[in-house]
Amino acid sequence: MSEIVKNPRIMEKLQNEIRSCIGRKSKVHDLDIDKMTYLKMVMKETLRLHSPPSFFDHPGMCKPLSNWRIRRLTRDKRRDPRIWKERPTEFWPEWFENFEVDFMGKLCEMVPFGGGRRACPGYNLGISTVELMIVKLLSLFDWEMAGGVKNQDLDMEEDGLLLIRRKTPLCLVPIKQNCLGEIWEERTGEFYSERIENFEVDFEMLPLEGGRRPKIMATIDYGHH
Ligand code: HEM
Repeated sequence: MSEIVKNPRIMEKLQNEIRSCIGRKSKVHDLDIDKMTYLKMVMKETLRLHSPPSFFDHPGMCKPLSNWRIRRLTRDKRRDPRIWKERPTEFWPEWFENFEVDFMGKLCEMVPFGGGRRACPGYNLGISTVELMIVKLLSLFDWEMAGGVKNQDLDMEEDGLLLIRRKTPLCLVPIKQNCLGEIWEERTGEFYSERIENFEVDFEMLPLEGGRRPKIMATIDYGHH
């Protein structure tokens, strides 16, 4: 979400893709997400630039190196200008349009889930969870920085050594799309409780972390509804 909000061009392109793949359905299906090619590129670019340092437990490969050295190696390659020739430190999902590299990059171009015997077993679950979350967040709302901070000024500093997280919370304001007719389809200005029967929508958008304030603050203007 940080990279997407920081780059309005990417947010718009991704939202267009997500919204056209979902159409008017209220539920997102796996098959819809499979069609979202730009989302897949955004996922790869996110994990290229922001993922935990991984290391290989691969016989022969790591013997001469300490874990720390190997972590540094896999991390550095993700931003290596010899591989990512232009824009190695910029968030640029279009990289993956013509560059067939996957999460388990054979040449270690990027290995956000590690590799070898100790590679992450939660790889597929991790990716599909994040994909679904992004699709949900971007399909119905536009997002703006809270407190009038300009998108390009968003602080991207990271914290943590093994688990990467933002140093400061990401505070965003969801903007209801100007398309009530598309969401509520009929009787948009009318009090019509039955519409909720077939439309899974709830007040709570995001789980709170142990009762503390959420990382993404969702203040939703329900307007007439
Ligand atoms: C996008 C999400 C995720 C990322 C980026 C990620 C990344 C990683 C990395 C880099 C490693 C270390 C691999 C190595 O030592 O070379 C790892 C290990 C591991 N991950 Fe994940 N992971 C993710 C999601 C998950 C999920 C959803 C689960 C469980 C449901 C999971 C379970 C594990 C376990 C159990 C290990 C230790 C494997 C071992 O040491 O044998 N991960 N993960």
